[in-house]
Amino acid sequence: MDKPIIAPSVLSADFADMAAGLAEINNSGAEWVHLDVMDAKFVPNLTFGPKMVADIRPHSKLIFDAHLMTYEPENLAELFAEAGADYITFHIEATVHSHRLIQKIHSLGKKAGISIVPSTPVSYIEELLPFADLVLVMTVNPGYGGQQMIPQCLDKAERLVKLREERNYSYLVSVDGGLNAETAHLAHKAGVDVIVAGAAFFGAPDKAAMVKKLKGA
Ligand SMILES: O=C(CO)[C@H](O)[C@H](O)COP(=O)(O)O
Repeated sequence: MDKPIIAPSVLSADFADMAAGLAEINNSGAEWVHLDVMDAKFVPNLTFGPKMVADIRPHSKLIFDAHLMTYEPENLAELFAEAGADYITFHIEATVHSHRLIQKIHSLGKKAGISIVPSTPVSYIEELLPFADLVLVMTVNPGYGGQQMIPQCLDKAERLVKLREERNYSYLVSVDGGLNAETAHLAHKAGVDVIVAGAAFFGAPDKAAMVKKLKGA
């Protein structure tokens, strides 16, 4: 199996110097940038909007995944598409017409990701799986970086990997929350494609070495 893609989460970057944080990601061997968009309603925290994404977009060639931890993500998809996100990932718990939203994201020329919080079962998104480009399994309750992983959530990631093989689907499986040098092996065992890491990445003195550890290299 290929090594997982690493997606450092900017939530743990210094918001006063996002360009420097992005440069650290660019130079680390990571392939994606994870952009944590929070609305202080769906999650108890508030971060940034599409302008921040548009402003940093020219400073990186990496894949941008905009993780919308917001209610009514259908009202934001176009803005983040215009800002330069490659994946627009929304929470199934935050919208009703999720199939329509996936169609909208695709019509904007972007990849569509579906995310589930720890209490949401895989069965809740089963009908959407044929249409998804990414499934982001939260391994903490969203809202803050630096939390401890809920390891039981990895079972859902493993199930999604198996479902993809059995049914010939094409989505990537990503895990987000509490991933670090000590817990990454659980994600490897589950067979995930993408590992999101915020506190572990930005807390590491040697970012490239941390990326290697997260990949299991
Ligand atoms: O979505 C998030 C929080 O809601 C973050 O991406 C996630 O928690 C990553 O942070 P860390 O690696 O520090 O746990």
